[in-house]
Amino acid sequence: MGNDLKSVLITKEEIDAKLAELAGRIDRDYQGRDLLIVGVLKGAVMVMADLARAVSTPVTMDWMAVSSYGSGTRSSGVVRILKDLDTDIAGRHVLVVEDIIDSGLTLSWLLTNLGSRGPASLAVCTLLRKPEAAQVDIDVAYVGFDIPNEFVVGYGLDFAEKYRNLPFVGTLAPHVYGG
Ligand SMILES: O=P(O)(O)OC[C@H]1O[C@H](OP(=O)(O)OP(=O)(O)O)[C@H](O)[C@@H]1O
Ligand code: HPA
Ligand SMILES: [Mg+2]
Repeated sequence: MGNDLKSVLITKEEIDAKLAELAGRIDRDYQGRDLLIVGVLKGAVMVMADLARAVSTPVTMDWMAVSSYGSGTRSSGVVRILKDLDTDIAGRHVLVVEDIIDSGLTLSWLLTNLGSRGPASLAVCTLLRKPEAAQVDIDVAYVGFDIPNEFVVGYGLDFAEKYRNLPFVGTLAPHVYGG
């Protein structure tokens, strides 16, 4: 496993510290409100689990599964709902939690979809964002790290379903791509 990685981009300690900081902001912003956090499967599982435990605000949690990447490293732009929410979000304060905003196509589609369901508010928290890869402009309230335009894995992020369980975010060695 170690040989497959080119470098560690963000350590576990840096992730923990950043999530604590974001959780503090979320606690202040949603004080006295009923907050529903929505994790986007599967990539956001780690961020959801750690962020939910870092906030003091009582939250309820729900999940959506959408996929635009399949097994490749490029977004197809075609988003499919694999699993919808169990919750009716009309009138609810909704915070969508993502592992990464790359092209932005997945989230852009998701925000339009969720926005049409009449939430009281709709905001986004993402651990990672690639500003150079953005194909659409998305207003993101909570961003952990802006990162270079390189394919990353770990902490929920996969390459062909592997590496999601790494406790840090790293970049892949070229031979892993099949080169
Ligand atoms: O900004 P974009 O270019 O749209 O890319 C970001 C999305 O792609 C990844 O999900 P993926 O579709 O690979 O599914 P997964 O979470 O199950 O890995 C990631 O978790 C984001 O949801
Ligand atoms: O850099 C990435 N790594 C893993 N999954 C992804 N989905 C979008 N961008 C990425
Ligand atoms: Mg993926």
